[in-house]
Formats: sequence, structure tokens, C-alpha cells
Amino acid sequence: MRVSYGGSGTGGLTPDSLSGEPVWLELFERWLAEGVSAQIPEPNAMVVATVDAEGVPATRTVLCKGVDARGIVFYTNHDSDKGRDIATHPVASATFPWIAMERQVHFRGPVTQVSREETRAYWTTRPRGSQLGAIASQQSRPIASRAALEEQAADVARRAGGVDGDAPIDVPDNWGGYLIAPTVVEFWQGGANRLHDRVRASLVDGRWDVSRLQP
Ligand SMILES: Cc1cc2nc3c(=O)[nH]c(=O)nc-3n(C[C@H](O)[C@H](O)[C@H](O)COP(=O)(O)O)c2cc1C
Ligand SMILES: Cc1ncc(COP(=O)(O)O)c(C=O)c1O
Repeated sequence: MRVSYGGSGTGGLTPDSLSGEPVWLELFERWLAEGVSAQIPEPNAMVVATVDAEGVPATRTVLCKGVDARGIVFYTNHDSDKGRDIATHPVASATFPWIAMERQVHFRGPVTQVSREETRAYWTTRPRGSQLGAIASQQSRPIASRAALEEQAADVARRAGGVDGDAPIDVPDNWGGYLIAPTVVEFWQGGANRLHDRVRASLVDGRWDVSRLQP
């Protein structure tokens, strides 16, 4: 298994590709939109790394559900492994592995919970079945069987008036959004002979420094 990137040249990624404030936002939004147009699977999927109390890292894929000047937002269960990690070490990294585009974007920075209003606004856009699923699942805890999980879910749905009911469902206290406010954002575009283009923006004393890194 060996794939060459970059065809006969490069994708033209240079430090000048980054502009505006914050300096990473415009190019990130453009690359994300290009991933959507190219119909790559789950273009908003990102691999998020957290660190536990012993300093051991863990990664998992989550969906990015917000991008703005503050950073990137995802939603999850606060009592999950990642939620517990963030409570102990409020930092994370996130990587968008856009392999089909020969691109990757990497974020790193402190993590905070978004406001309950922001979480509620997102929660109300989720299908009712997903809302019930979030309530039914004590994420990252063991369960005896698939049947036990489905029983748990059916019980939650029954108490909420059924999956097809129309009574609004409150967002659970242990579910919400996390914002990664990056201090580092790195763009990667595949190049020929493994001579890829890497451009890193780093927040230093409130200013974004942009530099090219060796591949
Ligand atoms: C494509 C994809 C998207 C996912 N999106 C989310 C998500 O947005 N939020 C979430 O809590 N879990 C999501 N998951 C499940 C997580 O990868 C993970 O299994 C779960 O959050 C538990 O992680 P933890 O035990 O490390 O906390 C997604 C999985 C995949 C494969
Ligand atoms: C457990 C879990 N929570 C949340 C999400 C986020 O996506 P959505 O809000 O669209 O369900 C996902 C997506 O796969 C998921 O698996």
C-alpha cells in the first residue's frame, strides 16, 4: 500500500493562503466546503485526542457541529471517557483526515463547555430518535448486551411519549458542547515525493504567527 500525493506538483498551499482574523478560519471553511462539494464521507468528522488523569492519550471520531472565530465545537456526553478527560485536562487536539482530498487540518488548544443556551439550540435540531438515544446511553460505560441497551432505549422512549411522540425533550444535564479554541492550527496538503506543504498558524501573545513547516 503506497499512494503518491500531489500529482505533478502541489496544491499551492503557502503561508499566504492564510488571511483574515483569526487567520485560520477562512481557509478552513473553504477546505471544509470543498470536502462537502467533493462528497467525501462525513467531511465534518474529526479525530479528537484527550488525555486522562495519568497522562495517557485517547482518540475517537466526533462530528464537528460548529466553526466560528472562537474555534470548533462538538457535542457529547460529559460523563463519557472524553468528558472526564477534559474535566481533568481541559485541552484537546482535533484532526480532520481528508485523505480523499490529500488534505489534513489539525487543531490544538484549550477546551471549554459551550453555554447551555448554545447546547440547547443545537439539541433542538437533532432528530428525536437521536435525542432519546443520547439519554438512553450512559456513554463509555459497559452494558451486558445489545438487548439490554435496546431495553434501556425503549424504556426512555416510553417515558418520553414514544419515539414518534411530539412532546419536546429537554437536553440532559450530562450532554453538551465542547469548544476547542485553537492556539495551533496546521494545514497539510499532499505533495509529490512526500514533499508535502505544511502551514502552521500559532497564537503567540494574542497574535497569529504563520510559518511553513518541513514535511
Ligand atoms: C463518524 C463518527 C462520528 C461520531 N460522532 C460523535 C459525536 O459527535 N459525539 C459523540 O459523542 N460520539 C461520536 N461518535 C462516537 C465516538 O467516536 C466515541 O465512540 C464515543 O463518543 C465515546 O468516546 P469516549 O469513550 O472516548 O468518550 C462518532 C463516531 C463516528 C465513527
Ligand atoms: C453518540 C453520538 N453523539 C452525537 C453525535 C453527533 O451527531 P448528531 O448530533 O448529528 O447525532 C454522534 C454522531 O455520530 C454520535 O454517534
